[in-house]
Amino acid sequence: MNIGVLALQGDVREHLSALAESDVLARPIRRPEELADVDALVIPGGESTAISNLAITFGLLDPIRKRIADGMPVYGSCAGMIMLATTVLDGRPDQESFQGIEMTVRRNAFGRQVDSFEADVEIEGIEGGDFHAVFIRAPWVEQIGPDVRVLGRVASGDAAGRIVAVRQGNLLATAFHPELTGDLRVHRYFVEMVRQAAPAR
Ligand SMILES: NC(=O)CC[C@H](N)C(=O)O
Repeated sequence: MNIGVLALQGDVREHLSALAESDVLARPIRRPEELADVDALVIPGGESTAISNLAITFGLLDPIRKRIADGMPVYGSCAGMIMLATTVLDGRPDQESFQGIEMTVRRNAFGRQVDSFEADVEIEGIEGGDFHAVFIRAPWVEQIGPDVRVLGRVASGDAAGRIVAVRQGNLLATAFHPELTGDLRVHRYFVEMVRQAAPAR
């Protein structure tokens, strides 16, 4: 199984380690030729405006859009969730996305004064259910299309009920960063998605 981590900006190394701990040797992707060699992609957390700019500069925007349209499994965390959304609120006017999951996300949605926080998230379909999640200037999901399944919501507090994990077909996104907490359940869930989508080659 060949999984790539989009390595333009953000916490690439943490995703590579989380995948390695999930028994998958993943590789960093910076060029269209490297993208062509992988069965699946992880888009890290970081800064979606920077990832968008660099994806355009490195000639990756259209190739990634095309692979997504062709069914490649992709997991995006935080900025990666924003990059997967069809509509981004509070984005930069020139910000582009990979147009994957039919959803509207709001950048920095939890409030500027709350730069980062931790909260429990109830996750559907991930063994054990509850997830202790780290949010860093995170987005939330404001609207979803008919084919999008809500996998997780904030369990309590001011933001209780906010959608922070979704899946549409082979695309998975979380507003939080499991790659920073050592909890491998989301990565393992994604690896299983990839396994089911792409027979070994
Ligand atoms: N931790 C993150 O990935 C933050 C996302 C960032 N606020 C953005 O808009 O891209």
